[in-house]
Amino acid sequence: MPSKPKAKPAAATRRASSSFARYGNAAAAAAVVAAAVMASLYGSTLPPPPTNVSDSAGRVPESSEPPVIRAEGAASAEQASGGDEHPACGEWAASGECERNPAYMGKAQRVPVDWSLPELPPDLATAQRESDEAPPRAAGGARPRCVDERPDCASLARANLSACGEAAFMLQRLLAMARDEEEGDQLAEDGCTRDPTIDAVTKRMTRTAPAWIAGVPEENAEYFQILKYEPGQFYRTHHDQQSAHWTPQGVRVYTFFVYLSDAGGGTRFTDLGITVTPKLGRAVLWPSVLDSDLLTGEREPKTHHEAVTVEAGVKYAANLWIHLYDFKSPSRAGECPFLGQNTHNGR
Ligand SMILES: O=C(O)CCC(=O)C(=O)O
Ligand SMILES: [Fe+2]
Repeated sequence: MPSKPKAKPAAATRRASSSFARYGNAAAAAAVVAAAVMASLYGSTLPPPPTNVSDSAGRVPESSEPPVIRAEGAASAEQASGGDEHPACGEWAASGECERNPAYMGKAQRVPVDWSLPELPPDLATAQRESDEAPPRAAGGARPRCVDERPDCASLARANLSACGEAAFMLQRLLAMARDEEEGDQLAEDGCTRDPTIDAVTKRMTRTAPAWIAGVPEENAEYFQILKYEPGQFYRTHHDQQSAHWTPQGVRVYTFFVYLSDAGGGTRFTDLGITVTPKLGRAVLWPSVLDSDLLTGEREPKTHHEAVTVEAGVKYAANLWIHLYDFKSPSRAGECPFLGQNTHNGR
């Protein structure tokens, strides 16, 4: 009985003041951070080419298993991303992968992935330095252990650790709220009501990852959408940029995604061949729109993703979608028009 928690409509009634200027290169920086997070999560072993990337219609074979890449150490983002420059590309081609695995190999040739890391913009670099210098916030005095050589690894690890405490708190809250819910899959905000507890956690989480979303006003975030998947449930390939550029809240620039349990199927980035494994407190940030497309809403083509079918256990997670403009003011005004087109399985 496959299903996906349905996104509820969000509010929008008037155009809020633009915060466009505050983004600068934030989306590009977010791509960098997402790469760093992914690189810090995954290992140095070169994965085989993914065999189950979606086809051009976004379909993913039901039976195939996602390539879950895990190990200690760090893979370079380039290694994890595929692309023409992938070190194993020639080897794969020579061994017949182009015929066996045309979706991945063809895509890799058409859309070489550019994970070159530009310098962090000054505001992000400052936020990151401050985060590095701040005393660790969390969890039994434990210091985050950094297995990655990247200079920004410590702050990312700390953000992850801090998020862990928040995630546990959030899950507790979620379960309390779930008592009367039949489905139990959309428990945070529907864009028209506000829960002060969840809101407080949102604020803290926003501060928890200052280097990730520096310069983005908290008002630009939607409310956490809490997800619950039972065995057999999934959410097939889609893109999170579902908000028209002409709406008051503008496009969804980022997704901040936090796992609230260790169980369940991962989040698979179908164009990148990367699967993030759920772990309580683990968070991933990815951009849905590049800087150049903030005003058109064109989707960042590399961040299509899916929730892999949960085989056992119950998966809890939370989405926080962050817009180009103030989302909360129009939302509080009380109207809830649909955000935009539903791109489930859409490209
Ligand atoms: O559950 C997941 O891993 C991803 C969920 C997702 O992509 C979404 O709700 O938009
Ligand atoms: Fe999504």
